[in-house]
Amino acid sequence: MDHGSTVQGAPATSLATLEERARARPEAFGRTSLIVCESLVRIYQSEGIEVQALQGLDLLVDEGELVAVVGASGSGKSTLLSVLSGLDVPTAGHVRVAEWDLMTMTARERVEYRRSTVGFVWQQTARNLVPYLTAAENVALPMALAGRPRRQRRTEAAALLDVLGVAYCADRRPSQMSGGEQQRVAIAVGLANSPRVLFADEPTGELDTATSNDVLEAMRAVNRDLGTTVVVVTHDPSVSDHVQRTVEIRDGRTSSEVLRRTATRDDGTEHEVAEEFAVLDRAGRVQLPQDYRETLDLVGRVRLTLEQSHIAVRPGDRGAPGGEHAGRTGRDDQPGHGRRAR
Ligand SMILES: Nc1ncnc2c1ncn2[C@@H]1O[C@H](COP(=O)(O)OP(=O)(O)OP(=O)(O)O)[C@@H](O)[C@H]1O
Repeated sequence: MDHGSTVQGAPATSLATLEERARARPEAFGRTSLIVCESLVRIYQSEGIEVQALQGLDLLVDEGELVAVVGASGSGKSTLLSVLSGLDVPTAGHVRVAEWDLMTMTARERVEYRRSTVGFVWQQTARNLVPYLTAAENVALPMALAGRPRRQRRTEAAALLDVLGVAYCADRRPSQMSGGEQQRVAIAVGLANSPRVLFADEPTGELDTATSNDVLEAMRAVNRDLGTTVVVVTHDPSVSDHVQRTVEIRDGRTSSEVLRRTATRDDGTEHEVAEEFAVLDRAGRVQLPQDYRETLDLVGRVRLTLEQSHIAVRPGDRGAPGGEHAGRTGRDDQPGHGRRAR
């Protein structure tokens, strides 16, 4: 067989080249990202009922990003965080953080991953801090478990408390600190062994608005000053005011993203611009926001038309034989899924 021959003037592609491309493909998605979730599925069995908590979730986070993951209760946020923190293994898909493949890690590797690569801040302050240790001792504890010398522990714990703006709490126990102070100390604990990523699960869930803002600003400082990648999971959409990128999860999939950037007006002054995008997943699926669907009464089948610069989505034909969902996708009058390419 001549694998190098050309077909109708097309350039020759050898079998070896095709094989090389096929091998390279699985790595192509998120090759340069720090966190890669690809088609993640997590199914729970509960009393004989199957719950699909993650339904083919794709997510990429680059090194140095500060990302919020938001979503309604039950959308799959905690499940995603359990997977990323190495506490849970997905039913299917691919998940990698730095060089760690979280699907195939051994128990020993899991412990090492949790100790060296990731740090955590949980919603419940009691889960973050040991009540009978001072703030400085709490921060030094993970360093001691990693075998670092006492003197280094003391200076680095002090430096971290300083970055988080709670140096004055160094000698206080958790009960002698406010909720916001406790969470800022908890961030310092999460950063004790210089992780690549800090995961925070509803870190402001038990705080009032003003204190929440302080804690979120502290996370921003950590990201900016220490360069740590930060992923905050929360049901609070206002968190997007504090981060460059907010990913929304709906029904176990990433559905939309809000990106914030600084824009310059004609007069040279700067202002923040937030833009919302729908997420196109790797299979080409997009979730239409519920309010759009309701406004146009989009149910079941819809008509797609390819216009010059966009794709139009219209209600399907309700009157066609076959009932309510018997609309066409525009294939009948225009070949190729209603394409109207010009
Ligand atoms: N251990 C479990 N067994 C059975 N079902 C589960 C389990 N954990 C989560 N689920 C289900 O999976 C879905 C996603 O749950 P998850 O906790 O990830 O959502 P969430 O977005 O974090 O919600 P919340 O904001 O309320 O914490 C829900 O329907 C939940 O009931």
